[in-house]
This record gives sequence, structure tokens and C-alpha cells, in this order.
Amino acid sequence: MSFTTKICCIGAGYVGGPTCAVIASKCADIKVTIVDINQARIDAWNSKDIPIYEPGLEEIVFAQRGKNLFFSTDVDAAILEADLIFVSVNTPTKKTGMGAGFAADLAYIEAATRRIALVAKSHKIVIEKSTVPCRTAESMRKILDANSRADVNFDILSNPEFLAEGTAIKDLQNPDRVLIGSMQTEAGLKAQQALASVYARWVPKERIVTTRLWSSELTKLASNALLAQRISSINALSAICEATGADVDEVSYACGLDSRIGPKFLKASVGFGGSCFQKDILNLVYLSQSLHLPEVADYWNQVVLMNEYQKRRFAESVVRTLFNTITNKNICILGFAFKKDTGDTRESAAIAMVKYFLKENANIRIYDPKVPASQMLYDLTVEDKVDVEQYNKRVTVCDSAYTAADGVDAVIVLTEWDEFKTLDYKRIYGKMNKPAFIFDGRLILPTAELKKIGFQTITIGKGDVE
Ligand SMILES: NC(=O)c1ccc[n+]([C@@H]2O[C@H](COP(=O)([O-])OP(=O)(O)OC[C@H]3O[C@@H](n4cnc5c(N)ncnc54)[C@H](O)[C@@H]3O)[C@@H](O)[C@H]2O)c1
Ligand SMILES: O=c1ccn([C@@H]2O[C@H](COP(=O)(O)OP(=O)(O)O[C@H]3O[C@H](CO)[C@@H](O)[C@H](O)[C@H]3O)[C@@H](O)[C@H]2O)c(=O)[nH]1
Repeated sequence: MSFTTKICCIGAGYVGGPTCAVIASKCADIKVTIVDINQARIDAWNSKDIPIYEPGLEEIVFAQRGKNLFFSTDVDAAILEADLIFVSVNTPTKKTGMGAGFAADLAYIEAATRRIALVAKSHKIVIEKSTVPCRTAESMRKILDANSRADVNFDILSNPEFLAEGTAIKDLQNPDRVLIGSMQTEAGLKAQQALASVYARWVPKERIVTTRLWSSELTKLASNALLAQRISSINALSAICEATGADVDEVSYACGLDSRIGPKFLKASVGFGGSCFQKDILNLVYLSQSLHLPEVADYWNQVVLMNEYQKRRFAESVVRTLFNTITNKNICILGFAFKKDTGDTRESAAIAMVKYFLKENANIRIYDPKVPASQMLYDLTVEDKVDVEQYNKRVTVCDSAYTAADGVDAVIVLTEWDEFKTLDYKRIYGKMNKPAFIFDGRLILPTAELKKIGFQTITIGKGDVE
């Protein structure tokens, strides 16, 4: 079949995979090739066990793969034939060097950009899909111009991705908005329209927003900062609720009814996780510092500090409640992913919790419906984390909530998986040491029912944390 347009996506991760799979499913006449330097990841995309769990994703990949959707490690071939190139590589927080702990590591963006410059033999529209600091497109332009053939030119667009994990396919098929930033030149605006026309196949025109390049780049950081700020705000209020006897769910509901505030992202929790919020706020903090705006930097940094406080506060309440010691006690952790409906554990609050409990010499039994044991081992033992000996001695990964709760002193819900709402808690209570404590870090449990069974219940923001 001959295709009208060819798209290459560099980076076959949580964003590149789902985003481009949806483009392929909506545009039969466009050939989409997703490339990555990670052979194992590409092999998985080409197998029956795709590397990412996301509701609805598998169906789309299986329907399009081999027709107009391809996964490959041949990065150069995909660049050569593409009209549009999405750069969707990782941009983690820098661990060492200048800006360590705050700035985004742009090494992967630069490597991908240099590859495009070296390989391209015809005009390309290069699209920043990754989340990047404001004005990254300028650096990309300089790299492209300095390293490409004289007869090849590029247009750079910013097209940040707003999907949330667990609802990625729904978000991509029906986005609140698609944002495309470009230079305000004739060529820039033409490139912007070319990309807009791809999205226009399924996204209503009024939801395709076009802006200047720097506005688009900054909007991505701003959106995540504003969303995370709401969670830190409600979590800060949850501490006041516990100290006063107010109920955070009631406060959140009543505040959210004000149409100026709205109900979303006001669910108190054990703290936000995921690969984006903390990273992107720290990125914004670094940007503010670099621009000599210390008050602005401090303001956004407080959102992250509040999140750390919430995790610490919850972990401490567990130890305090269990009579100030959990040494050799058995603790059941329900949920290890950073939110429900994903197997992703990046920055999951569960990692911090389990590390904390292991330092107190507790035995941990973990169950999560989607996170494999190998991932938990990795998350808890790599880098400055727990040593493998301690892990092997203390941590047991279980294949059901019931096995995980067998013989424990406390059950702690850390991810809001639906199945945790309807477990047979009588059965769980029967197998636990007494008093049987249950901690709800997600405000999803049927507390009144649990109390009747005999549990000691402790819920964030409900005035019953001691
Ligand atoms: N995860 C999300 O929900 C989400 C949502 C919106 C935006 N983002 C942003 O999108 C970007 C990608 O995030 P992700 O979660 O998909 O990351 P990821 O780590 O899952 O995937 C990135 C992929 O890029 C590949 N890669 C790195 N350098 C490469 C190169 N030079 N050539 C080819 N492949 C290369 C890696 O091997 C990896 O497979 C980040 O900037 C992130 O902040 C993520
Ligand atoms: O009221 C809430 C809402 C969320 N969370 C937690 O916040 C974290 C992030 O959740 P969510 O935003 O739903 O998932 P992400 O996949 O991290 O998506 C965010 O980060 C992405 C990457 O940049 C953006 O594209 C999305 O728009 C943005 O929502 C998770 O730990 C949630 O449990 C709460 O504690 N309370």
C-alpha cells in the first residue's frame, strides 16, 4: 500500500507507543514507525506481550501492527523516510552535575536530534513530544542546523503530551486539547498546520490549540505543576482534617462543587507518584532559579516538599499506631503501582513506604495486580536503596491480596485498585494478628463495614490517624 504521509516516532515508551498507535489507528493512510534503541522493548512491542499495560492499547496495537504501524530498532531507516518525526525520548531529572536533582537531563533529546541531523536527506518536521524545559527547541534547531546537509532544512514544533497513565487511550482518542507550538514564521505556521491536519482526523478543530513555541513548552510544565499543586493542597488540608476531626473527602467534595474550583484532582492520598509530576515541577523550579526568580522557585518547590511530607507523615503514623515498633512485624502492602490501571511504578509512593518500613526491620508482603516481582526487586534494591540481602530476608511478593494479608499485623492500601474495594475483608481479618490494623492511603475502603468486622481503621484525612 502507498501511504500519503510517513511518521517516525523516536522512543517506544509510555508516550511514544500509545500516542503513535492511536495515530495509526485513526489514519489508515499514514505509515507510523516507532523506533527505539532498546532491542528488548521493540521485541516486546512486536510480540504478543506488549511492554506496557494500558487499557485498550493491546487491541489497537494488534489491529494496526504490520498494516500501518511498525516497531523497529532501525532508527536511521525510519528517519530517512519520515515526513514528520516525533521525539518522544525520556527526559529524567539529572542525577549528577549542574542542576542535579532539578534540571531535566536532555542527553537523550540531544542524541536523537543529532541522529536526525546526520541521517536526514530531505525536509523534516521535527516534533518535541517529550516534556522539555522552555526553549529546548532553540537548542534542537542549533544542533540540526550545525550537523545536517546544507540542502536539508527542518521545522521544529512543540507538541507536548497530556495523557495520563491508566487512561492513555481514552485521553488520546478524546483529548481535552492538543497543543501545537511553532515559530511564527511562514514555514513554522505551515508545519504547525501539517501536524494539526493529522490530529484533525479525530480531534474537533476547536480543541487543537496553536501557540508560539515557548508558550507550548511552558504550558506542559505549567499544567503538571497546577495539577500536582491541587493534590498537595488537598493533602496539606488532610493533615488539618486529622488534627481537627474534619473529613477530607467532605471538604474536597464541598470545595469542588464551586465551579471555579471544580472536583478533579482533589483526592487526598498518600502522595502523588508517577514519572512526571515531581520531575516536571523540579524542572520548573530549576528554570525559575536559572531566570533569577527565587520566590517563584520556592513557591513551586513547596508542592514537592508537601508531597514528601505526606509520604513521611503516613509512614510515621503506621509505626506510631503499631505501638511505636514494627520490628519483625508483618506488614501487608496492597498496591505498588503509582496509580490504578497501570503497571508503572516510577516514583510510586509504595517504594518510599516499603523502604521506610524495611529500615524499621518489618517483614513486608506485597501484592499488586500488575507489577511483576522483578520490577519490585529493581525498584527497592537499585541505586541507594535497600540491599538485596535485606530484600530477600524481609520482602515477599504475593499473587493475591489474601496471601499477602495472611498472618500480618497491618494491611496498608497504597494504590487505589478497584479490587481492593470489594475484597472479602472478613476472611482477611480472620487470618491477621490482633489488633488488626488497616490503613487506607487512598480513601477507598468501606471503613464502617471494616470497623464492624473488628478492624482498627486509619484513613488519611479522616481524623482517626493517631
Ligand atoms: N509517561 C507519561 O505518562 C508521560 C506523559 C506525558 C509526557 N511524558 C513525557 O514524554 C517523554 C517520554 O516519557 P516516557 O514515559 O514515554 O519514557 P520512557 O522511558 O517510557 O520511553 C522513552 C524511550 O526512549 C528511548 N530512547 C532514549 N533515547 C533514544 C534515542 N536516542 N533513540 C531512540 N530511542 C531512544 C528509550 O530507550 C525509551 O524506550 C518524557 O519527556 C516524559 O516526561 C510522559
Ligand atoms: O486527586 C488526585 C489525583 C491524582 N493523584 C495521584 O497523582 C499521581 C499522578 O496521577 P495522574 O496525573 O492521574 O497520572 P500521570 O500518568 O502521572 O499523569 C500526569 O502526568 C502526565 C505526564 O506528564 C501528564 O501527561 C498528565 O496530564 C498528568 O495527569 C498518581 O500517583 C495519583 O494517584 C492523587 O493523589 N489525587
